[in-house]
Amino acid sequence: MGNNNWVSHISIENVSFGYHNQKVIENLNLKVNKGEIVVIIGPSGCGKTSLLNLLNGYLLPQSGAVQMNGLIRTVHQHGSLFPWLTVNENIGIGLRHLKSQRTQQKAIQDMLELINMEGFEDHYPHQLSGGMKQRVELGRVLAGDADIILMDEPFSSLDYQARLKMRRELIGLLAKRPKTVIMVTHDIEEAVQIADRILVLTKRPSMVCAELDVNVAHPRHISDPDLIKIADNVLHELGL
Ligand SMILES: Nc1ncnc2c1ncn2[C@@H]1O[C@H](COP(=O)(O)OP(=O)(O)OP(=O)(O)O)[C@@H](O)[C@H]1O
Repeated sequence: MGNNNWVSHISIENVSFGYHNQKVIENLNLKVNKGEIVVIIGPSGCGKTSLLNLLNGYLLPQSGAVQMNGLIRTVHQHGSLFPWLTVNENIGIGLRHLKSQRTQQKAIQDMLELINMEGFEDHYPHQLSGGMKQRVELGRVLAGDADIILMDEPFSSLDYQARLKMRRELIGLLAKRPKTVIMVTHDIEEAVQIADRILVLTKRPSMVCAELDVNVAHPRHISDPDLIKIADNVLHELGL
């Protein structure tokens, strides 16, 4: 596998995929470096979720190669906390690799502090707001031993203010617990605030039609003229 510091963490080479006779992804190429945050944006139904499923192994490419150098976890749109487990136990699920009970408890406590959920450790998911649930969800994947996190519109079910807050929190958490991230979103504002690089996909069959680097320091304010320029470029690539 080689040294992860210089090997691409994720490599997709000439990948094609379709369901039955419908071609969804055609000759897609993508390389993602360790610690990079890549955001994928594209028209509805172009194959973004299918692409994430090719990366996490739920789907197999019909041709080409997918190589993932590390352990992968996925954060879904509507969350996947276990409703019968408390916040503490849900975060603990990601920490089963830690052998001792004490080390596990310490790691859970550290994460509760990072995600600002101290005092809620014994709450069940139904007792939390949407934003809190997403914070626990993020805490669970970030506390765990995954190297690569795939996110499928993780904040789309939240209201606008909660989404703004979560973007900032995600960047803050990743600064403390660096991971390689691929995130799918429909939200161009979210893309420019979070991404190191934005990939714009075409309509089906999907190919990458543009790659835009976002070289703007965090915290990024949505009114930053450089971000507005990149958002305009994304809109242009999407034909909007
Ligand atoms: N299990 C399946 N069987 C057959 N066709 C499927 C299946 N899953 C998705 N598709 C089709 O494949 C295409 C791509 O779907 P996918 O969910 O990957 O797109 P998407 O870009 O994530 O969509 P959206 O932006 O609306 O979330 C769509 O036309 C969809 O109808």
